[in-house]
Amino acid sequence: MTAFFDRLADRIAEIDSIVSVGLDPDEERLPAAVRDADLPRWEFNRRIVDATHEHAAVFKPNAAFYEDSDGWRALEKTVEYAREKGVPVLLDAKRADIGNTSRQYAEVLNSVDAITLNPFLGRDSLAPFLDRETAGCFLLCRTSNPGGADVQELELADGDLVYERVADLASEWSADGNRNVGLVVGATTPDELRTVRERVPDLPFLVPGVGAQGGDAEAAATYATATNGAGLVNSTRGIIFAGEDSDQSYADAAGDAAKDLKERLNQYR
Ligand SMILES: O=C(O)c1cc(=O)[nH]c(=O)n1[C@@H]1O[C@H](COP(=O)(O)O)[C@@H](O)[C@H]1O
Repeated sequence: MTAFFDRLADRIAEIDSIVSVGLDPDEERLPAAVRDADLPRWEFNRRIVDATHEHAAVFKPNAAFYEDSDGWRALEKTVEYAREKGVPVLLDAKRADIGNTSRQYAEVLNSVDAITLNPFLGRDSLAPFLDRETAGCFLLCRTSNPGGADVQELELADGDLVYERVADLASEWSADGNRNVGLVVGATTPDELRTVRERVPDLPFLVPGVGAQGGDAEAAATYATATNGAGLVNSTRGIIFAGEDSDQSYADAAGDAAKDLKERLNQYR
């Protein structure tokens, strides 16, 4: 199989979209139309995938929304269905642990195309993922949440900030290995996003934070893409729950929201 970032660059070129459609089916927000289904989260996702797949460079389910027995079944069906539609799946799991545990975690890459990882435990904790030549590995670098600066913007002895060092290390690990490492950099901090892009032009970014978190879509689209043509801007609630308080069906609203975001981002890239 071809390397993930090559496949991603091809898909982005083919559908002219860098949109990552997040699949976080919060049970409290599921519409009445799916609540009586055997697996409501799967039923919801199936219709969202049908409505948005032509605009989705990837689907990004966040594992947090599936961590119970019905959830695991719903996730498995969702992943299979998305891939049947030809859309790669980026599992947002923010994994990494000591060696034998990480080796176990990395087995999930037999079922999905790419994953998000937490670099806090260092290179050996990431190795079981990075060693997979055909997988995409996005390391948290500068996250979109309000406390993202607490640790990530601490200053190191040489004046660099922690998130800048993470970007440098990721670049090194990618170049020394399978060139399969990207970074997660939020759209809520556009200056930092630009800083990281200038620092590591070769690493694809996953940029979350547009839509519900109010991040900067122009900066996201401007800086997401690496020299190899791969890069993603994610929106989750802004797409999958676009139909709340609207006259449209939730699937139609999601389809329109994904298309609108695609077109908006395309103005800037
Ligand atoms: O790794 C991520 O995807 C991620 C990193 C980050 O810094 N901020 C962030 O929001 N995310 C994820 O991206 C999604 C954002 O969802 P919305 O805010 O609804 O678009 C959630 O699944 C978050 O967990």
